[in-house]
Amino acid sequence: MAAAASTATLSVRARPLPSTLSSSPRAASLAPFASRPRPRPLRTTAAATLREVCSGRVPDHVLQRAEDVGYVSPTEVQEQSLPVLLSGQDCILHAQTGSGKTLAYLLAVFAAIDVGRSSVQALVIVPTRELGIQVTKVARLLAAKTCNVMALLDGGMLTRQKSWLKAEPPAIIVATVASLCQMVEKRAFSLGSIKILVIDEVDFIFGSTKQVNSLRKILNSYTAASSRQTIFASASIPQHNRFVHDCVQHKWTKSDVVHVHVNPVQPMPSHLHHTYVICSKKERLHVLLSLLERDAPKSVIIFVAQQSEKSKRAGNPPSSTLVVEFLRTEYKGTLEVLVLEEDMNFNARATSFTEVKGKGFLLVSTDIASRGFDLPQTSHIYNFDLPKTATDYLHRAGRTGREPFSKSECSVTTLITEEEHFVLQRFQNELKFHSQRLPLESMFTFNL
Ligand SMILES: Nc1ncnc2c1ncn2[C@@H]1O[C@H](COP(=O)(O)OP(=O)(O)OP(=O)(O)O)[C@@H](O)[C@H]1O
Repeated sequence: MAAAASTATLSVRARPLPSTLSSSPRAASLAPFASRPRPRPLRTTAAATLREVCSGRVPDHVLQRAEDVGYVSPTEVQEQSLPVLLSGQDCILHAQTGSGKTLAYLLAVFAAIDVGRSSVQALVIVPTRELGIQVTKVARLLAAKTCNVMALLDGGMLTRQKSWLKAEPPAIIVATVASLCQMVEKRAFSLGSIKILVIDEVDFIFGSTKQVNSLRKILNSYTAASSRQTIFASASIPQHNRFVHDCVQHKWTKSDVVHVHVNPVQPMPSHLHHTYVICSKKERLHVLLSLLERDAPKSVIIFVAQQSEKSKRAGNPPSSTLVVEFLRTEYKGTLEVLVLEEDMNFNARATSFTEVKGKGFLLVSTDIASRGFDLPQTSHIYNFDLPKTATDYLHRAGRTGREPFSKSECSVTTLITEEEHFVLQRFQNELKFHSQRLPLESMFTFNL
């Protein structure tokens, strides 16, 4: 069963660094941050409403829209971060998956912009096209046509968007790093008028060798920390004290950046139930099928590994193809089998992403779906291939249990070989969750 919901909250504020502070990791970990632990439950309904927490700083029509779509009570991360975000301070928003970070930073965006001005004032950077589509949708929903929200995403119609940008600059742009830099370098627009910059899944973007140089340009050359509010968001910020230090040192943020770290002692949401099955590689497809029959899920994401170059060269099919082909012939349930992976072209990706909305699905995906994907109907996650790192496990697991005030338990099941068991145990220790073993025999008994 799920671990007990014992939680604690820690808000950490970065003070200006003494000039003598060395940039070594050790020195960074000694940076003088004041910390204030405050235990509180994660998912109870807050006493104050979202409107009260926003106390006159967010335009009324935006709050009205938020209420109309059901955002009435703030989640814990919203309750804790909005006073900081709406005061205009720079912020590192660090809280569990599915805790409502998107609404928190978008409310800050609407508080910062002036819809009467015709210039690009807010920029939200996301790691993938799919997450960009999602964030754009929420931003447009809150804007309710009072201002333009443009999505500049990989695979988009950049030529057409270039002329739109010139003719009528949108107040808010949601962009992937590559598409944004392409536009800025083509001088389609400048980022000089940016008042607020949000980088979602910040650890992922900084961790990507392809994106990090462009990201640095966005942070330091195209715009300056002193003239904008900067918000970094993620459920996982490894070595976060070091990161806060780097933000100040490299001028990615101002020196009084606030690290809002919700629930630091328990990175994994407590309402997720984790199980695992030890089986051989050959048995995995049948075990997966048995689990699907046994669990009768509402909607599912099955995570597979991205195919390595070596395996491609050897002419092997990727895990995604194996799983999809097997399920399309053997699975007799009602969920639709869909696939999403990096190697698909953008049109095929868009089709899968659209089809996944609104009906029961069995989505077979690489880690492309593990960051920020918000499909609240997902009741079960299966790791067909073990994730590479504990952080990857955390983000995959976080694709379920995404209804902030729901008490229903959602499950994450990992299929591993005997040799992989210690890796899963390492993830458990690092992320502080318990995983229950399901006996292999029970799978096959069920199938008889
Ligand atoms: N105040 C609220 N009331 C009700 N539902 C909310 C509220 N805030 C957010 N949600 C819903 O909670 C879900 C998760 O929110 P969101 O996608 O912002 O999580 P997140 O913290 O960004 O997670 P991740 O780190 O996985 O990206 C969404 O379906 C969103 O609509």
